[in-house]
Amino acid sequence: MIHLDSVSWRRARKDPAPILSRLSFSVPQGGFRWLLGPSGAGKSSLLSLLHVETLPSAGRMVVLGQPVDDEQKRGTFVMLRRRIGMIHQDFRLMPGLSVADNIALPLRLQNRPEDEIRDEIRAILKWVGLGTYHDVPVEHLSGGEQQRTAIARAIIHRPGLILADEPTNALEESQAHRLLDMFAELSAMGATVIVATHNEALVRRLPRPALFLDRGHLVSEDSPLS
Ligand SMILES: Nc1ncnc2c1ncn2[C@@H]1O[C@H](COP(=O)(O)OP(=O)(O)OP(=O)(O)O)[C@@H](O)[C@H]1O
Repeated sequence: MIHLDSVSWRRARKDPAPILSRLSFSVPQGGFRWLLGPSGAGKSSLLSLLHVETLPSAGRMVVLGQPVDDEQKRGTFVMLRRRIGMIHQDFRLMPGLSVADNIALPLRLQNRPEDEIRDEIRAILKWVGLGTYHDVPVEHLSGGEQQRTAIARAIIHRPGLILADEPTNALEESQAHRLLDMFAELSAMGATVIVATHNEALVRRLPRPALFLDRGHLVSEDSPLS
């Protein structure tokens, strides 16, 4: 569950205007929301806030049932982030590590047994079409392959919240559709999913409620494409 009550966020305390202004909305556990809006509207900033990379400057925010404010211990946020799968626009893979070792990171943070990790990795690599890329260093991958590695890493530990920032922009159409079907399935299985995109065709393919941002304000909670 996600709940924001009049949340604002400034990049720096002295900034004259907030990047996100007085956002109020809720998403129930298992809910799916598109996150739409023009370039610079604040979509990536909102996803970073929901990923608890930064704290609200004002207002009240609850992520996966956990209040996120400066009264909580830092360790609380580290644990909370481990329950979130984030797909960044720039992938943020760990250079110097193989595809498999990148994808294994969330499971190793959970101290899962290595034989279990091996099986999970094999299954997900096959699913994202990277079955033969197990040992390939991530810096040798194409953009689409890097994006699929980032997607696999974000979902392998079955997080309660999945945040995706333009997760299909490096993918071919058929792969993008497959990814979308998987997000719908994960949400039906109980994960909350929020996907920022400019891809209107994708939104039409999966009609779900949308959060529409404009210049840091939430201007609509309905799908403008439905
Ligand atoms: N590193 C930064 N330093 C200063 N301002 C930034 C930085 N990153 C983003 N901004 C500003 O924050 C605002 C929101 O940007 P954000 O990236 O969240 O928008 P967005 O909706 O995700 O855009 P896009 O669709 O182009 O990815 C914009 O005005 C942008 O110029």
